[in-house]
Amino acid sequence: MPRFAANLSMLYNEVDFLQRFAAAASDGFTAVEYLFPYEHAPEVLAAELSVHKLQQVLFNAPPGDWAAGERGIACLPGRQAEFRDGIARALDYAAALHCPRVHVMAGLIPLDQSAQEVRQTYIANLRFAGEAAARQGVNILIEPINGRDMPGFFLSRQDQAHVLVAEIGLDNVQVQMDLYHAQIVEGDLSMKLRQYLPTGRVGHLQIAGVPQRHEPDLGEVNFSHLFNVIDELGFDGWIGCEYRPARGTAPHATRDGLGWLQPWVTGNAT
Ligand SMILES: O=C(O)C(=O)[C@@H](O)CO
Ligand SMILES: [Mg+2]
Repeated sequence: MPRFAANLSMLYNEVDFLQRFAAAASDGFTAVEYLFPYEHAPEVLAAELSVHKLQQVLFNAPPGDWAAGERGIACLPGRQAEFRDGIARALDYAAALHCPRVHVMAGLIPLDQSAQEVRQTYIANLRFAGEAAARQGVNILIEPINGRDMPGFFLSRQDQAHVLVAEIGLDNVQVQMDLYHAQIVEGDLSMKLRQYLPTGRVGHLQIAGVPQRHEPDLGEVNFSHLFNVIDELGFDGWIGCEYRPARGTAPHATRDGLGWLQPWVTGNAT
């Protein structure tokens, strides 16, 4: 049976961030992920996890200057020192939160650098991150993101991510396969799952309805079918529920949209 984690950056925006842990637990989630922990002290987050009996399964490394439009710095020549500091900070949080995965965003392609320089920078940075993370038993994830939501992002396709992971050559550097982005960029999701999950190189899945990034039962993708495929393939990782509830921030907006999840937590899925 697939295991679902609540993405607290997108779900439960009807309450403040620190209240989202309780909300997720009371809706039956046993695991959470979110983009960035850095506004809160690790012990504050660890206490929320502990009180609500939640596992932290994923968060992101520092992405550079997010407010200024940066979306990661891994592919940016000249930013290696900042990248390394960010990985150290992320790994400190991972230790405090007992989190086994850190997503490292690639960044937007810098137009004033050669493609070769950008690619080599990315590979060297990911090797650094992977080696540092391996020393504390953490996996580093890389995620292809669609170019409509993030124009110019370095990584957009599953095949590109798998080629890079092979070249980086570390067992603990894996792909975060977000089926929302994958549907927008390339489609053919059942076959892509059948191609990539058996490689053991997919460390985490994420979902959202397409095209509006609402609940997975809204939109063009048949997620019930995909959950059965994921189950059949024996994927034993987590599926992050990374969507914006269609009811927005109305009271109980997230809970009221969780009908799609019920068959998968009660064992009544078909
Ligand atoms: O946007 C996504 O999809 C993510 O998984 C984030 O971590 C990056 O924005
Ligand atoms: Mg994602």
